[in-house]
Amino acid sequence: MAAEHTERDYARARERYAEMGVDTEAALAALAAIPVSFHCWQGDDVGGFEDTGAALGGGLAVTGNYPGKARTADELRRDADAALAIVPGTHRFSLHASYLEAGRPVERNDLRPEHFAGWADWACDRGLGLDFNPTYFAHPLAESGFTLAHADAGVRRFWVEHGIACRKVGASFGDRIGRACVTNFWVPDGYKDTPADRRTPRERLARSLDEVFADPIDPRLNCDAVESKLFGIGSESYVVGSHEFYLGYAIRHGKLLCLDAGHFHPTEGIADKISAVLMWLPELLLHVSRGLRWDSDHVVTLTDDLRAIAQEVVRGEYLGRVRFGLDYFDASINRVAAWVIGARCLLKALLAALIEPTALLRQLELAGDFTGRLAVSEELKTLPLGAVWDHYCHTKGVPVGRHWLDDVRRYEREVLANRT
Ligand SMILES: C[C@H](O)[C@H](O)[C@@H](O)C(=O)CO
Ligand SMILES: [Mn+2]
Repeated sequence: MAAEHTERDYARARERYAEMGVDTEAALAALAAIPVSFHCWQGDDVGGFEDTGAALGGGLAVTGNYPGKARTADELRRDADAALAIVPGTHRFSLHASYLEAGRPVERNDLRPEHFAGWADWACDRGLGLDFNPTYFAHPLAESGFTLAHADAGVRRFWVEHGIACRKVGASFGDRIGRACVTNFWVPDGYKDTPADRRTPRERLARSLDEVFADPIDPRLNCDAVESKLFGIGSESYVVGSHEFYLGYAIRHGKLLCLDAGHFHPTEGIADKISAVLMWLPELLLHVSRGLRWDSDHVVTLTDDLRAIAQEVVRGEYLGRVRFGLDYFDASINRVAAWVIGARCLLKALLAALIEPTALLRQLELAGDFTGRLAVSEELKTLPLGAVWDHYCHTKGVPVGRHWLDDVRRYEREVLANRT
């Protein structure tokens, strides 16, 4: 769309929102300050660069075989650059421990910051924040489906050492970049069928986590998060690190809780949990994902669920206490486009929440006018959000509307197509 049309449409939209007391300029300034953490694993189907040949495991599954997958860290960084260039704002990048660049095999309990120096240089050059994730899958010592809650003390010790090493890598990112890294702990541990003992593995997991977190780290460098899950492939009956387990652990030990939108019962959203959990915890990490019938990790789209998450964060004035990370992996479509679609949808959902006349809705609610609350909520859905979003993209120098796809198609022709 021609720039003058974008700006003409925005001028009209701005007036319509102003009539309801909404300052779209203030909303856009707030949106520009929200970083989204792009997940490295969308770029290569959670493959990583250890080259051990180990199966993904951990109950994770990536389907599809779209050509052009990144095969090296350089390729992955280039792909991420291509995606970040067409998403407005300044963002973060979330690395898994298996994305190291060591040039030789390094055991997971022996990881050190220098193995991630290429990533830190890249992030520094671009002003990106970095987040980190220990990798508790795709490894011979995770094949049983148990890691930090394993019954064998030696296996548990190995994974504890992995966690300790990862927190140090996280802290090195925070130090180098000047913004704290969030190191998020997710372990797959669980049983396919009904366990005889649900208690002991949970006690082992708690003990292992205590050992991982025993050394305090300056929160200006690294903050730890713990991520729950209801079930996975092969852990349908029991996951040791359930929601209740980690909610309690996070509250008692001052950790961030990570709520993954795909980690609950299929009809259970995470939006309602945000204000409840933030009663007791200072901060939350959200893994923005889209489960379809199960934790299928579909690319995030502008669903009611996503809009509800953004509304809850904005309405509750939690923007300073909630971090957003993308978490999905789709190998059936262009992987760069998958990043862009999810990130742009999340930002659109946040913008929709930021330009909502919340005061008006609250007034109706307080007056007991639930008819009015419902009627106005529905009318708001067709206000010109798109015109405000297009203006935002235009002012941030990224393509407006569907034209970002032209850039991705060009990148596919010029770069991805050559990866045979
Ligand atoms: C690859 C990640 O660690 C993973 O997606 C995790 O965050 C998760 O959600 C596992 O289901
Ligand atoms: Mn997740």
